[in-house]
Amino acid sequence: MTDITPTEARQVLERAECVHSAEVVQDSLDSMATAITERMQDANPLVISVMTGAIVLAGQLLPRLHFPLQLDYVHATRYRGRTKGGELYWINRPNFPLKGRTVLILDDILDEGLTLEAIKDFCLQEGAATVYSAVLVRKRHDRCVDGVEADFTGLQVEDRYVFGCGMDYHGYHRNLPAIYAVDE
Ligand SMILES: O=P(O)(O)OC[C@H]1O[C@H](OP(=O)(O)OP(=O)(O)O)[C@H](O)[C@@H]1O
Ligand SMILES: Nc1nc2[nH]cnc2c(=O)[nH]1
Repeated sequence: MTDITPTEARQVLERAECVHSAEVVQDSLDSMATAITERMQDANPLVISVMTGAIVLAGQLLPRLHFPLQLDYVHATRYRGRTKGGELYWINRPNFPLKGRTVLILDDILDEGLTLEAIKDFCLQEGAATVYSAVLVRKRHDRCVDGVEADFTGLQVEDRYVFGCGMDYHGYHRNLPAIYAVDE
């Protein structure tokens, strides 16, 4: 990860454009929770949060789901604090057995799709019966891996590097309640 200082992080935020306000994010979480509940309330899902970025989505979405589920996490990264993605690097695989389970993968953003594709493939190889995915943000462009799409999407963003709501800029700004696009 390329280090930047807190002062530089502040400057990036000051120049950035807010693309979705905190209120819009909260409304999108309500809509996602309604859609997920309709589809999954009787599925006894194992929810798998993709660390680190999904931590805010998981923390805000799960209390909106009022049905039995279990929670696990994977830690996998292909950006590693940079703004361009590389190979997927696994730090932690799920702890629960996946055989026969209905899985719901949670992630902050679906961009080129390689992360979601790899984690979904892993779950299926481990014997998951069905794998759904929910992302807070879907980036609009034509570089996404063919056939990769989230089952539940909160918001769309243009093809710009975004941060906030779990998404980082050089490790900073995951804690922001709104979504910002870097001014480049
Ligand atoms: O669709 P893709 O192009 O594969 O990108 C999406 C992934 O990129 C981010 O993770 P990152 O590797 O930055 O790790 P992080 O969760 O620690 O931020 C994000 O959390 C997704 O998991
Ligand atoms: N923070 C952040 N992580 C990403 N991973 C893939 N695309 C993005 C992005 O636009 N922002």
